[in-house]
Amino acid sequence: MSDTHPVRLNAQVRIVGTGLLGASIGLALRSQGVDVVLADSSPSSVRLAADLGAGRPASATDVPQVIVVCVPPDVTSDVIEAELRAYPSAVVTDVASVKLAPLNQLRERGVDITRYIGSHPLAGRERGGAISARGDLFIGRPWVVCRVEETPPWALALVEDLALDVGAVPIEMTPQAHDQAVGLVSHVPQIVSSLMAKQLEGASDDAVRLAGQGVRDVTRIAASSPELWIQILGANKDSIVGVLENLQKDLQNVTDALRDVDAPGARTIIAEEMSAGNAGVARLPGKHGQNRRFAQIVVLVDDRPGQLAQLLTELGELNINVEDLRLEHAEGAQMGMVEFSVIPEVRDSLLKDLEKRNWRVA
Ligand SMILES: NC(=O)C1=CN([C@@H]2O[C@H](COP(=O)(O)OP(=O)(O)OC[C@H]3O[C@@H](n4cnc5c(N)ncnc54)[C@H](O)[C@@H]3O)[C@@H](O)[C@H]2O)C=CC1
Ligand SMILES: O=C(O)C(=O)Cc1ccc(O)cc1
Repeated sequence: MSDTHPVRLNAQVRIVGTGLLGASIGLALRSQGVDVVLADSSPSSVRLAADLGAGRPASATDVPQVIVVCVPPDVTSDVIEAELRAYPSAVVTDVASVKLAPLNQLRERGVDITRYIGSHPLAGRERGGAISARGDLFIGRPWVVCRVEETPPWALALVEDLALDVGAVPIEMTPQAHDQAVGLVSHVPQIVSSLMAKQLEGASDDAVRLAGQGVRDVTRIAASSPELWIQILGANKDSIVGVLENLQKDLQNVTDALRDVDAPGARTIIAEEMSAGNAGVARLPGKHGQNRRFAQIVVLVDDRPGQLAQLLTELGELNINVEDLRLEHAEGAQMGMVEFSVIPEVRDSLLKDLEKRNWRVA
């Protein structure tokens, strides 16, 4: 990667908080040859992150130019303040999932924030800790950078370089716009996912055995840590409550309509709610940020070595660009299901070609 994209940060980076985010940033920077030093209130967390290759333990002789604070939201502003004081020539950023609360806390304490720029990579995993870290976590993901009026351009450039060096796409936003946006696209979806998963808690084994991809998609992030999320949700309540109230109204509409589904207009209400959902999901950017939906094709493959490679080779021979791909195993069957996306224009001819080549298309 560094052959085509030379590293931008030619400086030492200090990471404070070596859990999922901190260790992932360390791994990504180390893979680019950046000098990374690691600190955490838990010494074993530093040792684990260093063992995994995310950097070396911090020492008294370090001279970091950029400091990335990757600690839980509740303690983020305290750590930023301490780092600004301890390293008077470094630029400090943080990756907390909320941006207004830490900034306001620093301002209230009268901290000079010229060298502080909040940021937030929109990339994560359900499980925390360095053990879950991945160096490729940020590739192609948005990384919001929140400049404020105090921010000098050179400091902004350093934080954007950090984002670019780990493969992310920097996006400038105000802290207010950021918190409003993530309330809708990250924080409320987390609540919806958790609450749907909660409904499964008392379900029978027979019911959960039937679970398919739909319920798995909706509940994937329900495995996230309650300790982290209580902090995020509490710090962004003003953006979240309005979306939850809208959702509540829509749920009530559908519940009332279903309760008396033969009443005049009831089916229309349900259809309108569902088609508003179609319109909403179409707003999500697809691959490369395009707003284009792809056609999905599912091919059944025998569960033996080489089958997936054979399918991909043949798609290459047919000059098909695979936009996305997912492999699932059918429960109890010696068979895999390969679901992939292609541009809609090639779908019909591809289905015919695959059948001609004896692939089983679902
Ligand atoms: N988990 C996710 O998917 C994402 C999390 N974030 C944000 O990243 C930050 C870190 O989250 P994770 O890496 O998931 O958490 P984590 O729990 O994996 O790691 C946090 C680390 O911070 C350390 N720590 C706690 N208090 C500290 C202090 N006062 N001084 C030094 N170290 C301290 C802990 O020992 C731990 O190693 C949070 O602010 C979160 O909002 C941002 C994007 C995604
Ligand atoms: O897994 C996902 O889809 C996420 O949304 C993870 C995530 C969690 C918290 C953040 O602040 C950013 C991203």
